[in-house]
Amino acid sequence: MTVLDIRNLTVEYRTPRGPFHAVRNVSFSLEAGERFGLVGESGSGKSTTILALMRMLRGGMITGGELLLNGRDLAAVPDARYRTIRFAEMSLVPQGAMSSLNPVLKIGRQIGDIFADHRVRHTPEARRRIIGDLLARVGLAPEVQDRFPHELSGGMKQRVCIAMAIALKPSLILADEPTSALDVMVQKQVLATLGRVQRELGAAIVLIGHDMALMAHFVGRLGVMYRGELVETGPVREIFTNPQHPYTRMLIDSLPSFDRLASFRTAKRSPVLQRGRV
Ligand SMILES: Nc1ncnc2c1ncn2[C@@H]1O[C@H](COP(=O)(O)OP(=O)(O)OP(=O)(O)O)[C@@H](O)[C@H]1O
Repeated sequence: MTVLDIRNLTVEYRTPRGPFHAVRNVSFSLEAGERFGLVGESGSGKSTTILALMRMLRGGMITGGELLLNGRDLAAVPDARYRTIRFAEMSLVPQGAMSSLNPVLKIGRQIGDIFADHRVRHTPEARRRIIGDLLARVGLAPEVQDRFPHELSGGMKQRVCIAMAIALKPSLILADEPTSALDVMVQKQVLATLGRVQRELGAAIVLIGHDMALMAHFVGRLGVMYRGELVETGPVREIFTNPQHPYTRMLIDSLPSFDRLASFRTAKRSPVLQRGRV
């Protein structure tokens, strides 16, 4: 079943020098449970693409194309109803947990607000248990709900964001460089957690990143963005063995040879990974 179908998405930002096309004619689709990676240099339009989907563009607007989520045309959804789609049907794991968590509210309250916003009713005891279970699923102690964000490490905060993203069991998770602010070991652990919960949920995921090696281990299919356009898409193995666009070749060539080999081997050996379900 097709979860997401983006057709010819075009996004413009208003700038003092006139409209700027940050995304032009981008098309790709995702099946249920699939993992798709969007790579590209800084400013190539990766974040703009998923912010457009979430209807969270600041200073920008969609000027062309269609966005279909589970077969529904998102353009037809009024702003007021869009709130019910976020978290319930698609959710965003943001780049910096720091800026997305409210510093003055305890973690439990912030997760609880998602249920409250979507009118999911629980007794206080049930809600505490459900939030505790959710935290446990992302590798955190249930008691983390009684803490404030500043009492948690960067990795823990990012895990909280993952817990929030899966709270209402969406069919699509959008993750914008969810681990870029973390050190390498924590990065791998948090990404592994994201992968596990995504698989358990059967949700499709769009992972944004610029680390080709990390991406190759996580996703089944890659899309390469360059100056607002999606210049190449395909299974990881194909992209690595037969890159078509000069920018893709450059991305692969810039990997240390060990990473290149390891990425290629993983993609080659694992038929499961090629289907994006690891
Ligand atoms: N609010 C805005 N107003 C004007 N231009 C913007 C705005 N937000 C982004 N842009 C421009 O749109 C282009 C695409 O930005 P975007 O953040 O989508 O890129 P990205 O590929 O996600 O980059 P990064 O990897 O650095 O996050 C860039 O040239 C950026 O400067």
